[in-house]
Parts: sequence; structure tokens; C-alpha cells
Amino acid sequence: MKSKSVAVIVVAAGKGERAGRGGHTDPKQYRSLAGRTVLARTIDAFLSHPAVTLVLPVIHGDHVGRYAALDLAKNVRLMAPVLGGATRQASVLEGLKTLAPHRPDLVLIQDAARPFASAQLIEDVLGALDEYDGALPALPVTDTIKRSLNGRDVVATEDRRQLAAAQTPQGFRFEQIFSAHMRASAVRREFTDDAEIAEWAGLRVAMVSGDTNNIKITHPEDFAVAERIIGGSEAVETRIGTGYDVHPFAPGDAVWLGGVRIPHSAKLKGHSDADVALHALTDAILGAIGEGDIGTHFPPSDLQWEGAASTIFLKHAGKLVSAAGGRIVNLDVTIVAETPRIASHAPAMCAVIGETLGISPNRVAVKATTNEKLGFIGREEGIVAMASASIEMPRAD
Ligand SMILES: Nc1ccn([C@@H]2O[C@H](COP(=O)(O)OP(=O)(O)OP(=O)(O)O)[C@@H](O)[C@H]2O)c(=O)n1
Ligand SMILES: C[C@](O)(CO)[C@H](O)COP(=O)(O)O
Repeated sequence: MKSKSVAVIVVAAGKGERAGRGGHTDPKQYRSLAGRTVLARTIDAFLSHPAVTLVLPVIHGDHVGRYAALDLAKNVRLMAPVLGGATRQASVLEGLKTLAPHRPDLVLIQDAARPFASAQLIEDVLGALDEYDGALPALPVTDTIKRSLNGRDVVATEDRRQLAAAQTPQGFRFEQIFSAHMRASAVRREFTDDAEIAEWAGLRVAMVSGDTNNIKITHPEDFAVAERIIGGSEAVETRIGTGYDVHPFAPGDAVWLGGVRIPHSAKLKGHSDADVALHALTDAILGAIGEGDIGTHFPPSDLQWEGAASTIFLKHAGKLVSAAGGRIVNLDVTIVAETPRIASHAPAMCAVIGETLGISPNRVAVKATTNEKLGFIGREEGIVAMASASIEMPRAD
């Protein structure tokens, strides 16, 4: 199945009046947060996501020089900026018009002023678009909400159980939100977010869990909050683990590799299903989090693992990562085999591994090579697999 193209509009054409300048010369999106501008952080959050195919910044006409001076690395997926309009809504519409010739399947619309959109948030919004026309992250309201007509006299108390605070990125099917925005512009209606335009146009919109860190820098004090969030994220470290495994061939009619059954003139011999790739991968994950190896958790002496599917071992390692507060960044597996040929099965293996661990298959790579007919692999006596795992964990010291 062809994966959907995902374009991102980063609206950065505001003046940032509520945030003020606080002694700085730049508007909020061009101010530095722990050494990196707000806008560069926001753009990077999307460029670093593998599902994103295009990122389009929408900027203010007075900020062209500031944008050109931004600390952005060159990236073919980053489009040249376009100029926005007088309101956020008008700026989004400029972005949609610019993207239209590229015909993306989906579009995410993001405030430049929200530099902390996580990969999980992006995935959750995109995931909801399988079922809905639009999706946005939102947080349940925790304060009691009062209504007032003049900002002082209370006229009502709202039922907060039905209320949620909207965030971005907000995701849509491109053609639907483009048409809704054009209609909203034609009737000159002003909306405060794109989800509201989608609702007004009769589209089905879903909420997914928002993120308390995904703040919108709006007022001067929000910069201090943002610096604290960045300080907190420095309490995370990246761990690397490696794994190696080998299994010999035995008479049989199929091998299990990467959780996929591949018909073959032999099977791999082992206590479990002998899936050498998943064993190496499980060891890599366990190694990264300092949890011993596969034999520590699933001793070969234990009869219950005889013939077991190796996805059980992998899932267990994934649960240990979650229990330790970790997050798998990426996994890389190399299978060394003279036969069978692996390449055409690699996408299915990535899918099984991703599903077993509850991560996107984009975070998994499976590669294969022969051993150039050398040694025991070359003589087709067995298969080797090597793996590495990169995992973000709370800093231990
Ligand atoms: N004409 C506008 C107004 C806003 N935005 C963008 O929309 C996002 C959300 O708007 P907000 O936080 O209100 O930013 P500003 O409009 O810049 O702030 P203020 O209202 O305080 O002036 C920001 O990333 C802002 O740059 C935009 O692209 N074009
Ligand atoms: C889109 C938004 O961030 C969702 O909460 C919000 O509506 C933007 O409002 P603003 O007044 O333009 O900052």
C-alpha cells in the first residue's frame, strides 16, 4: 500500500504582540530558547518525523531577513517560505494555496509558537485521520470555567467535563480542509483554529490526547516555562544496544525471520521458533536498557519456550523499555544469509516488529546481505543476525 504524503504548514506570520519584546529585538518566533530559535525548533520537530514529506513555513513580510538568518539545516523537504496574511486564518489559507499544486494527501497545520510538538503527538493526529476527516490534540480542562460578558461579572459556570483546550498540529485531508478554508474566506468568517473551520464545513473531527509540554508561547512568562521544558528534556539520554545471534539449518520447509514465515528448503534449528533476527533484536533492546540478555528472561532450559514465537520475547523487551520510562528511537537489523533471499520480506518484517513493539514501522530497518559464499554461512549451514537499538531513557545518574 502506498503511504500517504503529509505536508506541514507552520504558520509564523504573526507579530507576537502579547508576548511583547521584553528587551529583545525579535518577535517571539525568532527569539532563542536555550540557544535555538522558536521557529527553528518547531520546523525541526516536523522535519525529523519520517512521515512528513514537505514543510512549508508561512512568514510575515517584515521577517524575510530574520527567516533567512535562521539556524536551519538544509533539507530537501523544507520549502521556501511564503508570506502570510493579516490573521492566522489568512496565513493558513496562503499555505494551503501554495501546497495545492503539490497535491499532498494530508496536511498538518502547526503554530510556529508551539515548539514542542512530539513525534507521538504527530503520530496520534495522523493515526486519527485513518478514520476522521480532521484531528487535533486537546487537553481536558482542569480549572472550572466561568463565563462573563465584561471580564468581571460572572454570568455562568460551564460544564468542564465537555470542554477541552485545543492544540496544534491539527491534521486534515488536504482537499477537504482547502475547500473548507476557501469557503470560510468567501463568506468572510473568522475562526480561531482550523478544526473549527472543519467542523463548520461539516467534516468529522476527532480529538486525540494533547501534551502538557506542547505549550503555545503567547505571553512573556511562557519563555521561562519553555526553558524549563527544555531543561527537563535534557534529563533524557539516548542508550545504544547491540545484539548478535546465529542458528543452524535443519531439515524443514520454512524459516522464521523477523516474525515472518518464509518458505524454504530447510528450517532454522533452535529451542523456540529460532527466529535469529528477533533474537538479535531482543538482545539489542535488552542491552540498551541494561536488562541482561534473552537467555536471562527466557532460559532455554524452560520447556514452555519450546517452539515459541519469538515475538513473545520481543514484546517482553518492549514492555521492559516502557516500564523503565524509555522510548524506542530506532531499531536496525542485518541478516547475513546465503539463502533464502530476504529483501522482498523486509517491509513485512518491519511491520511485524513495529506492531509487536507498538512503534511506527518507520522506526525499524531490516537489511540483508550474503556472506559471499564464505564460511559456515556461505556453505548454507546457518544464518546470522546482528541488531542495534537506540532508546531514550530517563538519565540514570
Ligand atoms: N496573521 C497571523 C497571525 C498569527 N500567525 C501565527 O499563528 C500562530 C498562533 O498565533 P499567536 O500565538 O496568536 O501569534 P501572534 O498572532 O503572533 O500573537 P499575538 O496575537 O500575541 O500578536 C503563531 O505561530 C503566529 O505566528 C500567522 O501566521 N499569521
Ligand atoms: C490554533 C490554536 O493554537 C489552538 O489552540 C489557537 O486557536 C491559536 O490562537 P491564537 O489566538 O491565534 O494564538
